[in-house]
Amino acid sequence: MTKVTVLGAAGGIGQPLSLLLKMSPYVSRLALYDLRLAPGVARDLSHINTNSKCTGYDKDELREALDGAHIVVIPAGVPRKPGMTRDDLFKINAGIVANLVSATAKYAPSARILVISNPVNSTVPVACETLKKMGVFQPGKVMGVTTLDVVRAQTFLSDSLGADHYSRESMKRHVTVVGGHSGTTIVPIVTDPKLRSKLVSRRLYDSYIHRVQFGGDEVVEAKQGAGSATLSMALAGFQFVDQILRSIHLEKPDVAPLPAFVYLPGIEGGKELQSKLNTRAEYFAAPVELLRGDVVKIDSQWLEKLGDLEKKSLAVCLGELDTNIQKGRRFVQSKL
Ligand SMILES: NC(=O)C1=CN([C@@H]2O[C@H](COP(=O)(O)OP(=O)(O)OC[C@H]3O[C@@H](n4cnc5c(N)ncnc54)[C@H](O)[C@@H]3O)[C@@H](O)[C@H]2O)C=CC1
Ligand SMILES: O=C([O-])CC(=O)C(=O)O
Repeated sequence: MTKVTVLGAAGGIGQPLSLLLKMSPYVSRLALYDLRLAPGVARDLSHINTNSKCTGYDKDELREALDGAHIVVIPAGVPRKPGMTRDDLFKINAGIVANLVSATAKYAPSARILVISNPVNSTVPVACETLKKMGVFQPGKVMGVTTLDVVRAQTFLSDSLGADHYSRESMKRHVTVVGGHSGTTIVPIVTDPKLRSKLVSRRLYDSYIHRVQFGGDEVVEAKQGAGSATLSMALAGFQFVDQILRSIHLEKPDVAPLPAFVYLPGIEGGKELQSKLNTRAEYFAAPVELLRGDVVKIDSQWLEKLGDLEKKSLAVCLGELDTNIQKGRRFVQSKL
């Protein structure tokens, strides 16, 4: 019996993500909450002939939506328009995330909280600081979702090398993404040295890294003001939730461990990683080990496999990341 609640379920990401969750055999209750339209979306999904029960909740029914949830996914908030950075969304989305996370702590205290709302580099610190302030912070239960960067890193690697010889599917075990989730804080790591040297010898490495880092902008521009990535994000978000669900249900993951943006000092291997990176940034995305749906360990093996360009990208990432993190922390600390 596993209940998943989606907060922001009627939005561009929320709807397709809820559809994918309705198809999951690991979900028995699916609760959809939004300020508008969630009961309609839920009624629509409830006609699908899979076993889970799907219910929608209106604006004033947040408590009911969250009650007993094991996983809470948060894609609530505003998306970018052309010309905006993710950081431009902070003013609105930080408040939304803080409110939804504090309600989750009250009504679903043991839920894993998965933050999709941007800017992830700051909204995850907002979520964690909010929980710390309430005295209920459990570091292994709060995760920023950065899976879309991994999905893009795999797709674009295949595109760069030539999809005829290097299929997208075959890229799945050869690349991961660490750092944060915006621009130069996104650091793709090609873990297979043969593939990396192919990119370098063909002088494709810089353009590859750039495309992964700014893949979100590609979609924002192409949608011409109608929002940012929704369908690829729904798929990526689902892949991440699926890993948590499989872990809760003691099933093996079907993909390599995915990264998540987490609070390092609270997780095994986190402080070590911080010291190896020589950074004061307390939040970082790297592949995580799960136990019963919680993050129990952060991987730093990828550090030993870095090429020169990746080392350079990582240094740039760390310079920027902490500024984003401090912005999120200050937002919560400045509130009485
Ligand atoms: N982590 C990642 O990789 C990605 C993150 N995003 C972010 O996800 C967020 C959502 O994007 P879209 O779904 O495209 O936006 P959208 O505008 O289509 O949907 C957002 C939904 O959130 C709802 N909402 C707003 N405030 C709420 C509240 N207090 N409680 C409940 N629901 C609330 C809105 O009513 C709307 O239905 C944006 O911040 C976007 O930047 C987008 C793509 C990738
Ligand atoms: O670019 C955006 O604003 C949405 C996002 O995070 C992404 O597509 O990676």
